[in-house]
Amino acid sequence: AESLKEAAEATGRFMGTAIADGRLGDSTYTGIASSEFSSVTAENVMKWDAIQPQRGQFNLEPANRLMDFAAANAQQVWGHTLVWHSQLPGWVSNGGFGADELDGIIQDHISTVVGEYAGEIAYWDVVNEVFEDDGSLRQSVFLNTLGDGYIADAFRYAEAADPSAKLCINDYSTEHTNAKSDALYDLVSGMLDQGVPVDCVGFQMHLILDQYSASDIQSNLQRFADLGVEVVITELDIRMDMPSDDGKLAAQATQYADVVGVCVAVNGCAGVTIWGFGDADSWVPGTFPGQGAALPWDENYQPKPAYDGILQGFGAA
Ligand SMILES: OC[C@H]1CNC[C@@H](O)[C@@H]1O[C@@H]1O[C@H](CO)[C@@H](O[C@@H]2O[C@H](CO)[C@@H](O[C@@H]3O[C@H](CO)[C@@H](O)[C@H](O)[C@H]3O)[C@H](O)[C@H]2O)[C@H](O)[C@H]1O
Repeated sequence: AESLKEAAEATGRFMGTAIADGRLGDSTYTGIASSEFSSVTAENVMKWDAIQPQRGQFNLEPANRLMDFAAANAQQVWGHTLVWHSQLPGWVSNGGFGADELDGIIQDHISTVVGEYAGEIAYWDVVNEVFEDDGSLRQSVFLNTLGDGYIADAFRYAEAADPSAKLCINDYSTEHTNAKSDALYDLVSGMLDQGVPVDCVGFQMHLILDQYSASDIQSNLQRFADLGVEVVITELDIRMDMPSDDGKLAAQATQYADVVGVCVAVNGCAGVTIWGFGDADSWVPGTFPGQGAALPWDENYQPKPAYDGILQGFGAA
C-alpha cells in the first residue's frame, strides 16, 4: 500500500486523522493530510464553544474550511462533538437555565449544526465523555439540570436533523474491560432496547506506551460490536515519557500495529482515527508535561516507525 488510507481500504475500513484548523494553510501538513487519510475529524472547530460561541450566533466558517478540504480530497467527515461538558461556552455552562429551556437549547444547537451539514457529515459524536472513570455518570450542567435522559434525547434530536448520519457515543479509558466500559456497555445496550438511534461507539484510545492488552481490547470491542453497533477507534495516540529513543519508538510501532490489528480482527470495527498525525500538533505535551512523541510523524512531519506499525496493523507491511 502506498498510504495508510489505502492499507485501511484494503480491509474495508477508513483511516482518519484529527485536523488542526490552524494548519490548513501549511502545504506540508495538507500534503500528508490529503494523501494519507480517508476521514477527517475537526480537532476543535465543531465544538460548542467554537461553533455557537454566543446564543443563536453560529460561527460556521472554520467548520466550512474543513468541509471544503474534505470535499476537495474525497474524504469522509467525522463530526466532533455536539454535547460535551468541556469547551462549552459560558452562556450554556453558567446560564442557570431551567430544564425545559436547556433542553430547547440543546435541541436548537443539534438541529442547527447537524442540519447545516446534513448528508455531508457521515458520523457524529453526539455525546462525548458522559462517564467518570468509576463508571458513574459525569456531573455536568446537562446531567444536573436534565438528568440522564439528556443522552437519549440528544440522539433523537440528531436523528431528526439528519437521518443519514451515523450517531455515536464517544469516551476515553473505555478500551479495556473495566468499570467505565461496563457502564458504557450497559448504557448502550439499554438505549438500543429502548429504540434510541445509537449507531456506533467511539473509543478514543489516548494510550500510554506499553500499558495495554491487545487481547482484552479485542474482546471488549467485540462485545460492543455484538450489540449490532459499529465500533470505531476515534482519537488514537500513544504517548511516551520523553525523550523518545529507538527502543521506545520501536515499541510504539508494535503497539500501533497491535491496536490497529484489533480493529481489523473485530467484525464491526469501521475504522481508526488518530488524534493528529504530527508530534508538533499533538495535545499531549501541553496536557501531560514530560510526555509526548505520541503520533506517527515526528516534529518535522517525517514518518516514524509507528507509520509502518499502522501499515502492519492493516496487514499491508
Ligand atoms: O483532550 C484531548 C481530546 C480528548 N477527547 C476529546 C477531544 O476533543 C480532546 O481534544 C483536545 O481538546 C482540547 C480541549 O479540551 C483542545 O485544546 C484546546 O484547543 C483550543 C484550540 O486550539 C485552545 O483554544 C485556543 O486557546 C488559545 C490560547 O489559549 C486562544 O488564543 C485561542 O483563541 C483559542 O481558540 C484551548 O486553549 C485548548 O485547551 C485540544 O486541541 C484537542 O486536541
